[in-house]
Amino acid sequence: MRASVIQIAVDEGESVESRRRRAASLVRDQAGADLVVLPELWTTGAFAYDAFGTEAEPLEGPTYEAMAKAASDAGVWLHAGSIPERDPDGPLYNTSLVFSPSGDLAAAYRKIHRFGFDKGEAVLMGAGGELVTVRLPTTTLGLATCYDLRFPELFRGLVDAGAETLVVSAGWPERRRSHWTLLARARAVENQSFVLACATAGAHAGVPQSGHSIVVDPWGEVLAEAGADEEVLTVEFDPGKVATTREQFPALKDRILGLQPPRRP
Ligand SMILES: NC(=O)CCC(=O)C(=O)O
Repeated sequence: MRASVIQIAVDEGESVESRRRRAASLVRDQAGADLVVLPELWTTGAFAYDAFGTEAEPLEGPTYEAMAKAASDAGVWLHAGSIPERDPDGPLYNTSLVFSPSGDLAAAYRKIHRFGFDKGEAVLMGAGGELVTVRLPTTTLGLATCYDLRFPELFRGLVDAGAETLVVSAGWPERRRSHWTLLARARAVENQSFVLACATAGAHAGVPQSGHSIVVDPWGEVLAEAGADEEVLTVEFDPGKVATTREQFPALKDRILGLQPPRRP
């Protein structure tokens, strides 16, 4: 399986429309890949909170249209990263879109864990409530977005639902880059799954972005890691390695569910 992880730069100097055109062109350039991945909120920037409201789109808005066409032009499965979605009957959501090679929407995932504690995304957007997996011909994707990476129970839920390749679309800050790579490897090892983690480059809203998109195999080995700048990371991997790892080192079978909290004396 060949995957292309597009670590696009999200800088304030470029308009949303220009970045949308550029992203579509980068996706088209990946014809021949099986799966292409874009990062979180790459139209606005994950930390450009002021732009969430002004740039929010309906699910089937301009980014959806551009990405559906790019997926079918390239003939690839496309995880198009996430958009600020305006739900006509509700709040904004941070919603990831996955398209099939014919350009049909295969899945939409509304980010469950919103970042910012008592400000930013955490107050501007609603929380998704459903885990999402997507069946591809050779693997099943489990979807997660950025801050979700810190919550191992979400990934365990995806594995229980059949995920073998965990895709994390992110806009992660440079300041916490060491957490990003560490957590991506941890999620791969503990879930005996591939992790494809796609971050943004550039800087917006005064927040330099981490870059360092990373692809990790089910044994925790780093198959590829980007630098800090815009880059397309291309990697070939054998999805069958998930089954062999889980057979040869069957730690997932030793889970003990329903552990009780300690009894108070
Ligand atoms: N966009 C995000 O979810 C940022 C997450 C982050 O900065 C962190 O977990 O650290």
